Amino acid sequence: MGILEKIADIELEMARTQKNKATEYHLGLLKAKLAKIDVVRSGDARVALIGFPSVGKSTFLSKVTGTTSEIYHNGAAIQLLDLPGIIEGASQGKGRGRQVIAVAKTADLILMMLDATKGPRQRELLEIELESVGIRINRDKPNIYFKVKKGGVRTISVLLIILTHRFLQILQSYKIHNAEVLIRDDHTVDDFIDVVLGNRKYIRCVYCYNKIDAISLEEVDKLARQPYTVVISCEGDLNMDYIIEYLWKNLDLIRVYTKRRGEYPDFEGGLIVKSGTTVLDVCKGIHKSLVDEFSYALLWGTSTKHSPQRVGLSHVVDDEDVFKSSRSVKFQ
Ligand SMILES: Nc1nc2c(ncn2[C@@H]2O[C@H](COP(=O)(O)OP(=O)(O)OP(=O)(O)O)[C@@H](O)[C@H]2O)c(=O)[nH]1
Repeated sequence: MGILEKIADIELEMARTQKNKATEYHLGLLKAKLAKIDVVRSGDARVALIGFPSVGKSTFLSKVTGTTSEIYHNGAAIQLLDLPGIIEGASQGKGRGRQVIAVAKTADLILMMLDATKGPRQRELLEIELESVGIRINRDKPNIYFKVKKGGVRTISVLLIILTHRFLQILQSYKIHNAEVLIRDDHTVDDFIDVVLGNRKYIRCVYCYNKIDAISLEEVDKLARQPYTVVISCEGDLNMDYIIEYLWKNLDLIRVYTKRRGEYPDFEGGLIVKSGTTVLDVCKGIHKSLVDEFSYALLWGTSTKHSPQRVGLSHVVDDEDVFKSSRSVKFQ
């Protein structure tokens, strides 16, 4: 069942349910269900494709994916979630767009497809829509520690008093009188509100301008110089390999190969993990029992000083490292 059908089903059930005290709870559950329409996750990473109607999303999908909605690159399967064309004002509830955009919250990366022949307005509108469902694109998570506590408001801050005072006012406006706050970097009031409200998602967004065959070289050049931007033409087959490579780079994934004693590493299989992953996560990814019986791991690759090197669970692996774990022998 597609996303739109799922949403329509729940909305129909809500419309059929009478509103009264007895059905309040059921309606609440339906609303919550609507808010986080679930799409089955597959592959090693998920990319949400968003854009206005007719920008070329279907054409793009048919070019880069096969019968499944996955792109295969560097041994990884990347799930491409095609969200129905978003219309202006979606976050205000128009055309079920709000639920559609909220699905993008579950993605590891957002691919915003734009029509190169149209002006900058389409991009601004989509950014507003994403912002309104709590998605923060191409921004780091604020370096703020925040915890509601018993006792008085205790702020540990290295910022100017005047700024701290503003943050205190925000806490009061949310009726939070007891909290522990640690602001590590220079942050805006908006950043602080995001942290207080929680449930914000910080996601990388790649801007993809399609139909560059229909604009001048000067215009293409101008678009291509913007950050996190790739210019393509689905119909003219321009930059189609590059966009996939660019997505891979921005997903920040790495491959780790495994090796058995006395055998060559398995360069066909291997594990796809987020960069910054530790040996502990690699073990978990292979089999849970590996962690319980872990003694040490041998690593060959760029993350070690010499190859192989004995490493512990907290060691951070690099792309294309070869991994072999050693289990501890248990004596009864
Ligand atoms: N000139 C040009 N036209 C393109 C290109 N890619 C797609 N189109 C045209 O743009 C129109 C819309 O393409 P679709 O792929 O259907 O767009 P969509 O975003 O899936 O549209 P919805 O399903 O309405 O959301 C079609 O007429 C395509 O032929 C391109 O690279 N260059």
